[in-house]
Amino acid sequence: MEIDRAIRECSDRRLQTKYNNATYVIQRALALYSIEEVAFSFNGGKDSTVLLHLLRAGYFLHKGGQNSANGDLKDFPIGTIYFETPSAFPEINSFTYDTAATYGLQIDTIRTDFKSGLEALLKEKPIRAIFLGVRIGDPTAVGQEQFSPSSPGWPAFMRVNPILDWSYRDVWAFLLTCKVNYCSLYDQGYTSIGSIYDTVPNSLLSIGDSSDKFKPAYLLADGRLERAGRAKRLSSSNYGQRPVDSNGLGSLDLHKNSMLTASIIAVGDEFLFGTVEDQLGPNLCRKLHSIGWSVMQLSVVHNNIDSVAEEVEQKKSSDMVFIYGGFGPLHSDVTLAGIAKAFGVRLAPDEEFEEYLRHIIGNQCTGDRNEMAQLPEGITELLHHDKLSVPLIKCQNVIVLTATNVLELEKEWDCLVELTKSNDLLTLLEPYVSKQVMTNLSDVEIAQPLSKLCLEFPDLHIGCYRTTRYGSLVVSLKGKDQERLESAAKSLEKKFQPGAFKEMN
Ligand SMILES: Cc1cc2nc3c(=O)[nH]c(=O)nc-3n(C[C@H](O)[C@H](O)[C@H](O)COP(=O)(O)O)c2cc1C
Ligand SMILES: Nc1ncnc2c1ncn2[C@@H]1O[C@H](COP(=O)(O)OP(=O)(O)OP(=O)(O)O)[C@@H](O)[C@H]1O
Ligand SMILES: [Mg+2]
Repeated sequence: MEIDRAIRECSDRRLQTKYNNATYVIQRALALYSIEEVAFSFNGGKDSTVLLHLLRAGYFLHKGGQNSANGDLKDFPIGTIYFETPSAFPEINSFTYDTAATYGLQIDTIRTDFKSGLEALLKEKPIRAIFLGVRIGDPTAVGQEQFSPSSPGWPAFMRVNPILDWSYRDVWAFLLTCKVNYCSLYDQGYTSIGSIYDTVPNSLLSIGDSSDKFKPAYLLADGRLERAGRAKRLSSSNYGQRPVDSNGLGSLDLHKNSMLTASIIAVGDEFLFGTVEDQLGPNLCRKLHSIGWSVMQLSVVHNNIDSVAEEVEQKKSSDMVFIYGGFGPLHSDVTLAGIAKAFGVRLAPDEEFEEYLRHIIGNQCTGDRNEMAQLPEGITELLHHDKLSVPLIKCQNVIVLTATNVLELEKEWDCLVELTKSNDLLTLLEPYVSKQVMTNLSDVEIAQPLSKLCLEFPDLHIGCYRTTRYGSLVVSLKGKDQERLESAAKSLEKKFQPGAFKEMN
């Protein structure tokens, strides 16, 4: 069987391991379900092309490695489903049907949406398990395992994901080593293919200045940028499902005056014992205000997985959560494990992150369990910046800052803001401005007029604080419009004798 032979004869140990694991998953599925009970979801994309050949090899191995025609090209008995839409690329359509003809796939073409299509199909056929080319890193992979029951609300079947743990590089190593055909769009710079409306060639592969010439997909050096040619969706909790251009800048003006919230979590027994004073939290609050974000909460938790998990769980409804402390190889460094627990995923070795660690601390990071290079699986994105020796880690809407002091924080923050210019990481809003006035009026004298002021200026945050119990009182006005602050300050002054308030810097 040509695929099995090509892999066994190649010198790529990693690819051999991935192949063995994937064909093992396929053989397990074929042992659990009869051939009529399984189906293959094929759409002509690179991942499903890899899966097609793995299924051919897995079926061959399942049959004892010697089925009659020795892996005959057309010996493929697994029913195949293709959801065809008018918005598919013509190249994808023709590749899908050409491949079906070459390998004898029995294709059921479905022209409705996934869910209702599967409902109808499962009523008609005894299908119990469906093979998918989903990979960790795909937005739909979050929380999935190699065998994952379909989600609640979907018809009942087992999703079987044999290449869940394959990287972008693994996919191309397999297709090139096996010398199999793949859709021609991948040779024109497309690296992940959705519909004609949301997919363009990956600009990281463009040749020179020309905007219409691209290198082939297998030359993309950084697999994490596989989806750079796909239009992004803003998170539905914030803005609905409106697509924006892939640099995300289109969204900036739109959200100038919207409200975005952040929560900050400091992890460290040292803060709670009072041994060390947290300086990063207040600093981060100021930075977030400077880009117009509102900070909802700044909390401190112990170096304990459950404490971190509980806090992240509670705070993850903020638009963004920033967490620092508890990051590294020590027994107390549990922050990433806590985040993984909060999102219900595992910690798994991350090849790319390991590479960075190796550069700065040599091979020590790659002990038996690769502990330092383990990141929450399927929800993690590494944020690179030339000025950072190790990328920042983002797990869904939780950003892990590795800074241990204010200087390091400044550097990480500047990088984050710069990165925002090339992706829609942190939407930059109209910054908060503030005005503070000081008075010797007593709390009792000022209480009622201040309450009235709050009603007059509901768009401003009006707060008061003292630095001594019997000294001056500071009234702090915060908002996004300097003129409104000035009017509020004037209105307050008018309520008292002239000279009752002194402006502070
Ligand atoms: C065979 C098959 C099974 C699927 N099963 C599920 C499922 O159980 N739960 C789910 O949320 N989505 C399921 N999906 C939908 C995918 O997760 C995802 O929404 C789909 O691949 C479309 O991605 P897109 O929205 O980027 O086009 C399934 C899709 C296919 C083709
Ligand atoms: N229209 C479809 N018809 C059938 N299966 C589909 C369809 N869309 C997605 N799938 C299934 O979901 C898997 C993941 O889709 P995804 O788009 O991430 O991968 P791909 O299309 O194979 O490769 P690429 O990432 O390059 O687009 C596919 O491998 C396939 O199993
Ligand atoms: Mg695709």
